[in-house]
Amino acid sequence: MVEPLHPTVAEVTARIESRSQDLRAGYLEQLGAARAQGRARGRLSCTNLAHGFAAAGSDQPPLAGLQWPNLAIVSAYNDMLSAHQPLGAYPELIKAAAREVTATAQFAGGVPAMCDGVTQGQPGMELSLLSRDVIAMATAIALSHDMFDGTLALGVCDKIVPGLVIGALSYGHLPTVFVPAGPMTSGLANDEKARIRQQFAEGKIGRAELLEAESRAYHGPGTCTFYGTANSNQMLMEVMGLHLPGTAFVNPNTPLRDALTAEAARQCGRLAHAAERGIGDMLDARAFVNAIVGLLATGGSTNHTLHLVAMARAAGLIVTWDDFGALSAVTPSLAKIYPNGSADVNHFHAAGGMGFLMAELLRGGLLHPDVETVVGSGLSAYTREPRLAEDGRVEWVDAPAQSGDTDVLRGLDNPFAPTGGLRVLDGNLGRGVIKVSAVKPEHRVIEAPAMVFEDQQALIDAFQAGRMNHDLVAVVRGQGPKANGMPELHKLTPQLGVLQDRGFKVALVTDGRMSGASGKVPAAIHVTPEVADGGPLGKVRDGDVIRLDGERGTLEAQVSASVWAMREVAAVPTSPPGYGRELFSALRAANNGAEAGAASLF
Ligand SMILES: O=C(O)[C@H](O)[C@@H](O)[C@H](O)[C@H](O)COP(=O)(O)O
Ligand code: SF4
Repeated sequence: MVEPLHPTVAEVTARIESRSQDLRAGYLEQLGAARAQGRARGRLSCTNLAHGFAAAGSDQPPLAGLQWPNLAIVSAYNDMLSAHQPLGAYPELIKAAAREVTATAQFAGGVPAMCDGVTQGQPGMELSLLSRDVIAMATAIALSHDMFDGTLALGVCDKIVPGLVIGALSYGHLPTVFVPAGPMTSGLANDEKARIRQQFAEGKIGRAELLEAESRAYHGPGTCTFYGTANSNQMLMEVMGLHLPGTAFVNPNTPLRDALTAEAARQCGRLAHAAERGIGDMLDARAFVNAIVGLLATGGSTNHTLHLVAMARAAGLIVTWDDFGALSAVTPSLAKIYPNGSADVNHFHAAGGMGFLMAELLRGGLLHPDVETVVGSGLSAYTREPRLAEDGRVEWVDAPAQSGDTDVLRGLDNPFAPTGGLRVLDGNLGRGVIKVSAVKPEHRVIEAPAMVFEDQQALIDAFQAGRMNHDLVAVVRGQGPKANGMPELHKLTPQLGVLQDRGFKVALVTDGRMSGASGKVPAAIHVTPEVADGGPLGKVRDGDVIRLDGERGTLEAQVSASVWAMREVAAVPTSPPGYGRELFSALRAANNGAEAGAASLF
């Protein structure tokens, strides 16, 4: 029996629609005007058009005419991200498949893709969040040739899918289908990887053993198998109807994966022929509420308290952290994937994956069922999963009605927790977020003296000097978007995890970010206003008692109001030149802050 739409889901949707009314109306007007201009190529001069198909070979005749729609391939391929390396082979597969539905496809442009695993703890991480907006701009540049009637977006990882969505929404009248590569096969278990890292942090093993373990964890093409931001993106693309159903977690370089890529191209061609609606029409308030529910039900990455807000803004919608908080209170936790548990996304997929999850959320009235998707109206198609048919194409079958492993994936009748494990924090240190789904209950409320650090290395040095063997709240500040680009501080997880395992009460408070793969240590992150904007985190001094209450959602420095009022906000060093950081000073200066999506575009 399917429950009626949950009242909180309806209420949050209504308040997003209400506060966004004028912005959304203006955005839809822009889409209507673009659509009214007809087939893109028809607006070009003969000279423009000839330039556009000069190198198109046998596709020149259909491109010279206007009967066949032309699809833009916007790709984040590179060899650096294991998740994107398989994308290199996709364009030729896509072009051939498009022709089967009398459409052409051209590689319209590449977008940059940073690997947060390579840059974690390194200076390059200071470009990572800012790269999301650069990816959005690069997507618009690719589409600006005005040769296209549909978009195929090839990308998976952290900032790439959000950037591609934001960029595609600037051409929101075009149908857009996302095409992933899928997760690498399972290697060293994620919790074993984390245990070995803590041994290295304590000096119990050397670099050779650590590298050997890491190489067994990250061993081949495909997305890393923990449930971080990249795999949260994959889940979101299904819930938002931007993927073909069940495509998220099919491994790369398999016949089914290639069949799905070809079918995505054909489906985009069909949508371009119909020219009825684009990604901007599809991604309405309901789609974003569904996305937040999917994130909460699966314990997804905290980075989406930034990215989903920025993505929604690109569609003319204003989403707030309080919307996340309200939905978290009514969304049960149905999946336990590392760092929320020990399983990885391959286990999740095998246990029933997205098809089972969507069926449960729809049955509970937790998703708007009647949204538009790239395979038509309604989400019921997403309760099915792809199989390779006899003819080598894709067929869809019902997902299992029961979870294949209730340690990884559960139904509404026995959730891991009654709520979604994301809390909004408020108090005299500002506002922030905390993901408690990966934090044991006994560690969710921490009251301890502050140790203040201006950068990650200072904390690592203090740990190695043995100065942290006590209860503490590590305040790592000056890590906001305007200061140094808001890096992830995930590199601190092993040290803080060792202190927690030694029995100390430990928490992290920062205006920076953590990785979607961060977990067991309670972390109040995205604290806003950031210190570089005069945020109160800049008033904290060593020894101040700080209380982080992840259950009640409070973040307080227990300092008298009179002393607090007298304190100056500490100055924070800004990003030094080098690593290209100096090229991003305008983006940092224009950043609109964590709660508004930490974007420099709007
Ligand atoms: O938000 C995320 O999911 C992270 O940015 C992730 O993409 C990053 O790669 C982590 O650093 C991987 O985890 P390890 O660094 O622990 O391998
Ligand atoms: S999941 Fe993270 S570490 Fe893995 S390829 Fe993507 S960005 Fe790199």
